[in-house]
Amino acid sequence: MTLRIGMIGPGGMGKAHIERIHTVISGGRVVAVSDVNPDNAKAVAEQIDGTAYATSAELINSPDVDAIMIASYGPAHKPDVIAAIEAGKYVFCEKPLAPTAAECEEIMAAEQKAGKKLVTVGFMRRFDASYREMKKILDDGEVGEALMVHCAHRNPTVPEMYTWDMAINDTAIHEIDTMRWLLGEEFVSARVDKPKKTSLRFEHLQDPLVLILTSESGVRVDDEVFVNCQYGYDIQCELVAEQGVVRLGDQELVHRADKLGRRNRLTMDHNQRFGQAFVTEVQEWITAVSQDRHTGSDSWDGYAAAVVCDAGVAALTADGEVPITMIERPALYA
Ligand SMILES: NC(=O)c1ccc[n+]([C@@H]2O[C@H](COP(=O)([O-])OP(=O)(O)OC[C@H]3O[C@@H](n4cnc5c(N)ncnc54)[C@H](O)[C@@H]3O)[C@@H](O)[C@H]2O)c1
Ligand SMILES: O[C@H]1[C@H](O)[C@@H](O)[C@H](O)[C@@H](O)[C@H]1O
Repeated sequence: MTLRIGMIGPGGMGKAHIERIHTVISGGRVVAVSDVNPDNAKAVAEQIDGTAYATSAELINSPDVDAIMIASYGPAHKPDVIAAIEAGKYVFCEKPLAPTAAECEEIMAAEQKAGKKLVTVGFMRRFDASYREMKKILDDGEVGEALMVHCAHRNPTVPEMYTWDMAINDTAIHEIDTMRWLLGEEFVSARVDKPKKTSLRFEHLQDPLVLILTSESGVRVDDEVFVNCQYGYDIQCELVAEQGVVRLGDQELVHRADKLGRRNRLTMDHNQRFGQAFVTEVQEWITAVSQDRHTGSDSWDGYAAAVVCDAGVAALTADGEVPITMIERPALYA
C-alpha cells in the first residue's frame, strides 16, 4: 500500500523531498499540498497530479491523506504539528520543530494527550553514513570516552533575511542535535565566542562565530558557524576521545589530480552534501509510518535542541557561560 502524504509548504526543502519521494524512495507519494502562497500550492499540485488545499487544516483532516510532511517556515510549524497530532496522523516536521522551547512543550503536551509518538523532526544528519560510522565507533568503545568534538558548519552565503539569531536557531541547530545524538547526553551550558567578522557579510550578522557547549559529563563541543565562507558547503566534525580521533569523511566521490593539483569538487548546499542522508531519513520514515511505528528524532529531541538554541542565542549577547535547564523528560520520550 502506498502511503498518501500531504505536504505543507512545498518550497525549496519541500520540493526536494517530493522529488526524492517520487523518484528514489519507495512506499509513498505526495498526493496533496497546501501553502500560504496559493499559487505555489496550485503549481506544485499540477506537477505532481495531486490536490491543492486552501488551508493546512483542510489538508491535515482530509480522509485522502494518511500522513503529513511540514516544510513551511519554522515559526509556522507548531499549529500544523498540533493539528496533525489531534487528527491522529504521523507528521514529519522539518527542523526546527518550533523556534522556542515553550512552543515545543506545547507540542509535547498534545502528543502526550494523544498517548503516542507521532512527530518526527527532520534532523537528517543522524542518517548520514559518516556520522553513523563515527557514532558506531564511539558506542562500540573502540576509542574510549569522548572528550571533545570540533565542528564546523560553513555555508557559501546567506540571504539578507537571515537574521542574527539564525546562526544558532537555523544553522548550529544541526550540530546541537547531532552532538546530543552522538554523545547520548544533554548539554548544560553554552557560550559564544565572537571573532573578527568577515567583511563579506550583512552588517547585522556576527559571522563567523563559535558556539561552545559543555555536556553533562563535561565533553566540550565547539562549533564554528561561518555562513558566508564563499567557497562551499563545508561540514566538518572531529571527535577527540581518550584513545583515538575520528573525523568525518569529506564525502569525496572521486580523488582527482590534474594540472591544478590534487583536489575534489565541493558541495554547495545541504541537498548535495546530505542528499543520501535525506533519502535514508525519509525512506525510514515512510517505512515506519506504513507499519504504524515512530522513527527518527522525536518531539523531545526537537524540544532539547530548542532549549540549547535559546541558551546559544542568549549567549550571543551575553558575556560568558549561559546555563541550560531542561524540564524532566516525560515518560513518553524515555
Ligand atoms: N534539514 C535541512 O538541512 C534543511 C535545509 C533547508 C531548510 N530546512 C527547513 O525546511 C523548512 C523550509 O525551508 P525552505 O528553505 O524550504 O524555505 P522556503 O522559503 O523555500 O519554503 C517554505 C515554503 O513554506 C511556505 N509557507 C510559509 N509559511 C507557511 C504557512 N504558514 N503555511 C503554509 N505554507 C507556508 C512558503 O510559501 C514556501 O513555499 C524550514 O523549517 C527550514 O529550516 C531544513
Ligand atoms: O536552513 C538551512 C539548512 O538547515 C542547512 O542545512 C544549513 O546548513 C543552513 O545553515 C540553514 O540556513
